[in-house]
Amino acid sequence: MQQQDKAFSHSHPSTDGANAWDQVRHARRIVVKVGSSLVTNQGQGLDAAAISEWARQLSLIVRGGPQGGAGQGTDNGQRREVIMVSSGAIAEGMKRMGMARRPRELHELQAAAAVGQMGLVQMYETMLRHYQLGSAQVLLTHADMADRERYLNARVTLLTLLKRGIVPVINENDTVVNDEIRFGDNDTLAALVANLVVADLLIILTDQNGFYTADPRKHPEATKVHLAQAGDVALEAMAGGAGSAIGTGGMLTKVLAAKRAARSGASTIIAWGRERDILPRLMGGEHNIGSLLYAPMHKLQARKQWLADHLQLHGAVVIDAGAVSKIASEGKSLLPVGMVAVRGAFTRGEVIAIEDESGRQIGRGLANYNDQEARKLCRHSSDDIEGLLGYVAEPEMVHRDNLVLV
Ligand SMILES: Nc1ncnc2c1ncn2[C@@H]1O[C@H](COP(=O)(O)OP(=O)(O)O)[C@@H](O)[C@H]1O
Ligand SMILES: N[C@@H](CCC(=O)OP(=O)(O)O)C(=O)O
Repeated sequence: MQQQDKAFSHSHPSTDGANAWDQVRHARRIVVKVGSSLVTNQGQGLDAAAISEWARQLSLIVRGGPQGGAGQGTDNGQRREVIMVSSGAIAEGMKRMGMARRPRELHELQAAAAVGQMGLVQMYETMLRHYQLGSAQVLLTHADMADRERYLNARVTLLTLLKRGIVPVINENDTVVNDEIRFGDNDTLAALVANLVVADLLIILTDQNGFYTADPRKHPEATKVHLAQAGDVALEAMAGGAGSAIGTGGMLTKVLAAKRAARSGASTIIAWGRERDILPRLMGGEHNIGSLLYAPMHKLQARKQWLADHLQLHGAVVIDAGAVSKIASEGKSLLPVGMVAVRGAFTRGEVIAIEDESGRQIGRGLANYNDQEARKLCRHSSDDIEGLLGYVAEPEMVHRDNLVLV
């Protein structure tokens, strides 16, 4: 079917994907996912050399360089923010617990993950520190993302870490869930994280050079799909299951992850994690490595769509003319100081309407505070939040990333 280095063309006009690689080069917030099949030594324990190598590459791209690339340069060597989503806990736990084969019982897998996670984060911490990068462990589940309040909590924590230049190292919280272990779904988790932080790019590193027209282990004639639109159903038919004993999701979870990441405007690259200098080369704009599944919608448009899907309004805040101009003309967040009244009952994380003083709806967004707290915050500076509520969730009532104008 498609040849390597040729655009995957039958269902997407090239104009859509024409500047997709250029957008990769300009990506500033990136989620990198490393799969079990890659992070382990033949499924037994972690591959320290590989993790050290990714740490080195992460340090290069975080500091803004495409040093391994063709010298094309990024925009002004600006820093990038990177989140690592890494599997490997079960494989490391199996080694530490002397299990020769992947256990069948879910509770055994969960126990192995709990043991192995210690080694996994320890290794990332050591390797990243060697390259002068701070790291943090974050364990999440799909359910955490579905719950609005936890969603906002996870989001603000991750953004705080990123702002401080720290690399969050995320895995599933395998102790409390088992669906993910069964379906091997760190790919979905990585996409959910990309949605959560509104990433520009998701890079899924795996044990194949990219996404092929069929599983290359079973179909040697398969060719690499160089460029395709995320969400194209044709991709799902080409994706097979995991080819190795240690990997779980195979390519289907990866193309579905790309589709999900695209919902918040992030494109996805699927590439071989052991390719020399893979991360700086991708960020340097090299086109011939990996498969790019580009997001058809830009971030802003995607965000509007996302909020449109969550339109059930739970209340409203009324804002003054100054705040209307800040959010409507300048694209700023809504701060408590601009709020004059609050209507209805809502909790943190629910969608509220934002109205001007004549009752006209200006926008909608996710509330950072519940209605009772919001009432206390009206007309106050963000510096007063702690005094008024006894804590500060966020300085804004609605962050601009979670706000759309109507
Ligand atoms: N269309 C495809 N293109 C490439 N690889 C495929 C495809 N379909 C299935 N695979 C298989 O998916 C495997 C990668 O998935 P998996 O083992 O779950 O990796 P990871 O642990 O990185 O998530 C590959 O080794 C390959 O055998
Ligand atoms: N959270 C578990 C399972 C991860 C997982 O689903 O693996 P994969 O889809 O192969 O990246 C672990 O760290 O081993």
